Amino acid sequence: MNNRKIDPQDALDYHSQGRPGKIKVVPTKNTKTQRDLSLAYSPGVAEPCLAIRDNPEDVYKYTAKGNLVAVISNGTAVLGLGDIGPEAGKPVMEGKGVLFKIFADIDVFDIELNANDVERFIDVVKALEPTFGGINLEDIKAPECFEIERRLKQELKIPVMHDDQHGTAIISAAALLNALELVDKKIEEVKFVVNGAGAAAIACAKLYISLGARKENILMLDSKGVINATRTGLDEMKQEFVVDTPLETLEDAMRGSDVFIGLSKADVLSQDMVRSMADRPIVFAMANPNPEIGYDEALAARPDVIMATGRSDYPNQVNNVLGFPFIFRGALDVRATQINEAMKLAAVRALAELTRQPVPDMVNMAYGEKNMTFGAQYIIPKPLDPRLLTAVAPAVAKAAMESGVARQPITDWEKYHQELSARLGLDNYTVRVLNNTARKDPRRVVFAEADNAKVLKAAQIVKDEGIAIPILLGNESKIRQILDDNSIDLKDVTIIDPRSEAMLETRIRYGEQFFEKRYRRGFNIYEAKKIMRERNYFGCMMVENGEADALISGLTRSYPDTIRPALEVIGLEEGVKKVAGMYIILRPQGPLFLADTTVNLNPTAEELADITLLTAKEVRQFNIEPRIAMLSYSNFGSSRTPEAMMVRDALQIVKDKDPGLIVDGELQASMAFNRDILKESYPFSPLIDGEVNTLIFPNLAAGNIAYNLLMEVGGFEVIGPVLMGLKKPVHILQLGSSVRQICSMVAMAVMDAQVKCSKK
Ligand SMILES: NC(=O)C1=CN([C@@H]2O[C@H](COP(=O)(O)OP(=O)(O)OC[C@H]3O[C@@H](n4cnc5c(N)ncnc54)[C@H](OP(=O)(O)O)[C@@H]3O)[C@@H](O)[C@H]2O)C=CC1
Ligand SMILES: CC(=O)C(=O)O
Ligand SMILES: [Mg+2]
Repeated sequence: MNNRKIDPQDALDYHSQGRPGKIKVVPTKNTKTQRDLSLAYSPGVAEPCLAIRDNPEDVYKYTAKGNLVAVISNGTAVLGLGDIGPEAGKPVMEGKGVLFKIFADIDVFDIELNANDVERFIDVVKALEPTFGGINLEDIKAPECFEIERRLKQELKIPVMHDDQHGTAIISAAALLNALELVDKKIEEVKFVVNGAGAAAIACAKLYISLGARKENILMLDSKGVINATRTGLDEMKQEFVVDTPLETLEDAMRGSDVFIGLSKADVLSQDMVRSMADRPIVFAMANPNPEIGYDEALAARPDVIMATGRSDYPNQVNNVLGFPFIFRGALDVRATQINEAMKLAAVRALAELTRQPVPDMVNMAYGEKNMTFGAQYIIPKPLDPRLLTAVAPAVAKAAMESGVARQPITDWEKYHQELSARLGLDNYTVRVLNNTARKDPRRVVFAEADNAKVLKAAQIVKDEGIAIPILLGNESKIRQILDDNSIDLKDVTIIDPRSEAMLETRIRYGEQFFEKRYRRGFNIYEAKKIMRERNYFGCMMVENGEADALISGLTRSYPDTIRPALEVIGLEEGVKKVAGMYIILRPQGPLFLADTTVNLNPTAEELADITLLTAKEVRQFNIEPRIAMLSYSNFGSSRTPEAMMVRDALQIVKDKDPGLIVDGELQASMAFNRDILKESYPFSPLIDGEVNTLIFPNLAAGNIAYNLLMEVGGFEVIGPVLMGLKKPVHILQLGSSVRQICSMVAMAVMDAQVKCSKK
């Protein structure tokens, strides 16, 4: 399991670096020409204005309203941090905006209000109704949140949901139903302790009651203890949960209880209290960012516990992120006037049911798991599961229609499913798959340029994230100085200086081995030993000897200088005649693999075929079926020039060697991405049945120019160059790569090592 620590400075840097904050506004229409601007603004803009005046419903047709949600807070109950005020709450609200976008393609304006007074808050939000398709109330403290939500639901015609109440209630209810099934207990019979009597706790308790829990079986506690009949001055909501009991403290309440629901604050539940629970207890410690009791502590106290927290770094994350994006997606898509009980219960059922379905490989990979299946460690789907959108949103939309609150019913459900799938942003998914695959079996990676602050920062991150075990090459005192100067915490890392006296014997051993490999290729024994002072040669020898699993280099050196030692020391994979380089372009609709971008100037047909097959193998490592376009300036024989014919010949060789591969060519890049035209003009092509995800270029100039343009002009994030065809993993960075790019390359190297190197 990963327990990744977050360095507070990293969190601050993440938010402050580049454009401050986490979100920006992006136009969705062309704005290039004067005409575009005349349409976007005056005079053209008057037309939609008049259309909406005549038919107010057209606001959904001509503006962003229908896909725009306001995340609104006054900062009075931010996570479990308390009343820290609207400005301090803004990073959380921006964060919610990010989650709405990446999980459900919903646009968000986060709005932080200086309004602690209930009436003022309600007035402001009511005045915002024309702008938004929905209102997500967030981190507003109890009891004010109840009145605010009640009134806004009553007075607005767009869906309003206080996420801390209902989002949390929905997700925890789904997890609870699943956990109860696993421990074979009935919701009607179990004894609950609900710690917290605020927004989230009250809503959870109410939803559990609507699912069958008995009110008299729920002991609720606030900061003053059990809400029993002796308590005075309770607000209306707490009064509903008064139980006639002599019990007063959490310790009293926990004894013999079946279910603990924590929506209060960190570290208030002790191991002894967990020990005092009934058989096979259920503990949902959901306070954020730190739970009422840690996951490991609870399990240590009671190995039979089913445990969940609100955190992403442990199994069973019960967090409202599993709900709000998908619930609002369904509500917006049928233009629901509210989010009612039927819609909430539909979301509960959809989530509970999804947990029992087989987990797709991509989700297992994204979490570094082999095979998650319904059980004590998997009682609720994972937030990165792309099926959440297609499971929860339609269930909510259907319930809205059936309960009569949908103003625009869906008629074609299959089409709706397709639209939902197309909305998913998969760009970060590739990075997650990469990191989590690496994390499953982290390997020793040699950093040949460890006297560089960026490299050291990357080494720290991959170490902390459990992606790799770094080995640093270079002068130790120089490296320690850079670590100190940059406050990089890499204390327990191995540092090796190939030039040091201590490494003399190793240098001699490596030198002799190298001489054996190269003695008829320009090296005498003296040169072979001397060259081992070079970090790239020394590092490659470590990998060759199994004393490390992969090498990363090239940030500060030219490509040929870095690739040469790898070729001379490690050499080519069996059956491969030449190495090649691949870039991965991270697009919202999924990764695009490009080759050869770095090595082969003008490949022959045989060489291009080899590049294609190497690339296909690499793409499959991502669990992605390659769909390959072999590019040229000609379409299927429309030009008979030698360059175009070379690609055709290469295609034939590829097909002979791997008949099952989905590949076609030669074709132009635009044709590869226009399936309708391809279908119309070349219906024979196997590429008409799905999106192309891999591009093979006819020569280095084309490949290299293409990836650079995509990166610089297209603005895409890229990973690469991934060196393909070496016997063991050596990966060469681009000059000046960012820390993020270095980390991705390290993960790539580890993934490569998992395939190519047996574990030592
Ligand atoms: N995992 C998830 O998805 C979610 C988690 N949460 C977490 O739940 C917690 C509460 O959030 P929310 O309901 O919005 O906040 P509220 O401010 O509305 O409620 C907080 C409640 O916790 C009670 N409380 C404080 N200290 C203790 C204590 N020592 N013992 C028992 N109760 C205590 C308060 O008591 P009193 O009434 O006496 O002040 C209050 O009832 C936060 O940590 C938040 O991060 C919230 C939403 C979603
Ligand atoms: C998750 C969330 O909304 C909270 O902790 O407040
Ligand atoms: Mg919240």
